[in-house]
Amino acid sequence: MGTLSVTGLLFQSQNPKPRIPFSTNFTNQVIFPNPVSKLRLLQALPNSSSISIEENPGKKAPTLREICQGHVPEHVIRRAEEVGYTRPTDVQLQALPILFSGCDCILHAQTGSGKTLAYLLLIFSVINTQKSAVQAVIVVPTRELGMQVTKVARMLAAKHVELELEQKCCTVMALLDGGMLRRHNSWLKAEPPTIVVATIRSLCQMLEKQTLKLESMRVLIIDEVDFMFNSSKEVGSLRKLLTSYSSLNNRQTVFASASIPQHRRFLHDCIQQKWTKSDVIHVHANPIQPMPSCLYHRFVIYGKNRKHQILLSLLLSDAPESSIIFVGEQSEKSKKAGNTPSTTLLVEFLKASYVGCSDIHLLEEDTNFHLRAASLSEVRQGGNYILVATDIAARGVDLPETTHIYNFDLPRTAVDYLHRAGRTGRKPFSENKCTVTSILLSEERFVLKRYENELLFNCEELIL
Ligand SMILES: Nc1ncnc2c1ncn2[C@@H]1O[C@H](COP(=O)(O)OP(=O)(O)OP(=O)(O)O)[C@@H](O)[C@H]1O
Repeated sequence: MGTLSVTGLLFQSQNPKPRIPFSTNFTNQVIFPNPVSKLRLLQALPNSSSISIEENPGKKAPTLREICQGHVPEHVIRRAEEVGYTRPTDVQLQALPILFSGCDCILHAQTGSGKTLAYLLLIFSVINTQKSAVQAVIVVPTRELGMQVTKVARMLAAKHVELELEQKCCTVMALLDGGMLRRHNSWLKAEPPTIVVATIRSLCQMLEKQTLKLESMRVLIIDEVDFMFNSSKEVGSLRKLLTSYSSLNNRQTVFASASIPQHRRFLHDCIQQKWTKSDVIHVHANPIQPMPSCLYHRFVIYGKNRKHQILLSLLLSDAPESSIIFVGEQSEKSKKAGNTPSTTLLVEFLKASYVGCSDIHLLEEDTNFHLRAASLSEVRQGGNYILVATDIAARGVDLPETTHIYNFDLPRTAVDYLHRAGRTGRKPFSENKCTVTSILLSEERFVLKRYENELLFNCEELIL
């Protein structure tokens, strides 16, 4: 198995075709499962003769437009530029030429690094809007993430005033748990959408009813793939989706996540189980730094029965612009006993004692879908919020204004820590520091230490 690193992409001024200089430093990795895949990528990429396998330090990186031109329709590039996507992030820089070459791909890059835009640009490069069929499916673990991805996809697909005449319509359907599946049924019967963003459960319901047909699917994206494979409820349906509905050779399959534990094993499984073609490529951006460098990690030890007070003192001294406070899920036993969830108790406590912010919201699984949507849409309206949430908000949710994360309860695993922490530091080119604070008992210190070792970061003690 060859391991190469992509350090940058170059464009020659008269010829807007990508050159990929590979190098052997270890900041960014592209892992080819076999020499054939590397060869295939080199052959498939335009102007492949100009690909060099040496370092190219200090060369100017191309713009997003330069990378996308010739692949992505002009109106999509313009829409992207209008919302400020002009410079590619690391993962976009590395992955887009590979994705445009037709390879299956595992996108493995830090939280907030722009994986969504990378796979959406691939979709727009592949779909044929003349054709009336579902051509791309994006599978997401939660309704919240689904709504967010749908919004970005619709924003990119929107008609551009100047290019309206030459632009064909591309529709994006959100098929998410808690949605109005009956309405979707009529929509699907009338005219299939081009892109479907779905949770696996809702997707399977539609497939069973045979109202949704995926035979023309050209791109299949599985977002937060490690989470999906870890969810015992969904893994069977996910495996079935990956091995059915469209032939592997007609489909490009992309897996995305900031955490893919045992990624070599996963790469092997992808090929063995025929979820991907055998020359699938693992793009691993920043492997030696699993979390964004703009994060500052600290912890506070609390004495028994003083946890709420400690949180209050932290909020008063930090005066955070916008923050998320993560609380552990209520146990089944506690639910059965009829106890009030600690999330609700915390919201009540903060409303009664913290005057620094009047916009305090709650996001947890057991709240109904409409209240969950309302909470998120209210915090999206601007800064200065506190969101008290369980781990439902830890995966994929993009609230770029968040400056502070508080782990009121320690996350259960290092991967959970990584995703919670990654809800901040989500402005790709910003230098601003964001803070992640864990509140723990002295006997829990070793747990956090384990996460530090696993995720290669340092946590400083804060004495209040
Ligand atoms: N090229 C770009 N220029 C500026 N901002 C960008 C660019 N690409 C993405 N972003 C912004 O970066 C933020 C994070 O992007 P995104 O949600 O895709 O991250 P992600 O890699 O999927 O993270 P996670 O693993 O947490 O889901 C978003 O607010 C998005 O608008």
